[in-house]
Amino acid sequence: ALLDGLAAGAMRAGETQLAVCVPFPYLAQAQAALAGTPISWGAQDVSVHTQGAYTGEVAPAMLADFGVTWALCGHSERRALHGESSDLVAAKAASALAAGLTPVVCVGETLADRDADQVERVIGEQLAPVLALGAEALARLVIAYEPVWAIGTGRTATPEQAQAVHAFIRAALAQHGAGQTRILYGGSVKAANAASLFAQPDIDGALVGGASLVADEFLNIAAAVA
Ligand SMILES: O=C(CO)COP(=O)(O)O
Repeated sequence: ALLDGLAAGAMRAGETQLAVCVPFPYLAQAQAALAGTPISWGAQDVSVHTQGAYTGEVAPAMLADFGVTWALCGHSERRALHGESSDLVAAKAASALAAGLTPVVCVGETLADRDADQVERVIGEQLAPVLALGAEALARLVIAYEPVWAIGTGRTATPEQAQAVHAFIRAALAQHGAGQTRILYGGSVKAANAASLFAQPDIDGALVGGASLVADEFLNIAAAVA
């Protein structure tokens, strides 16, 4: 019902590029519902291994078989609950790129990091192996800044807080020849706060969790992109 609702309302997003990233078992369903619409679909993770015997892993070429064009890499829940290191996350991004997918590489600090004034150090460390992939890779991937304390908490970063980190990420990307790389903000984005976030110069879009589970709300967020 959610996919059908998105497909039916896709034109409301205007020129905004819209994608949904679903758990692996729903990829075929996403493909069936969204093929031929302006909405693309992606996975929430991808294997670092492009091929080989890695039972339980989902290789990027398998995702491509289902028309997938996006793969989240290093969502904070993968980092925190599944022990994914920043090196592994960057390697997953490289794996996705090698199969022609667009990785959405997630970075973000915890509340403890923020309270200790460690935001730039933490984001810098998470970004470093991604930046090392080089300008060509960086131009093809997307970064999502998702402060852990804002995910699923209803506590959105203020537009100014988000912009400050986005500007830091932008500068790091620019130093590596990729100043145009898209940087999304994620963390309690909803239709009511989307426009003020999108008004910031270095916020290029959003990675939406809870609010994406209501088609109308998700489409209203998309429509708020200037
Ligand atoms: O983690 C997120 C998207 O990946 C953000 O989730 P919420 O929008 O529910 O805070």
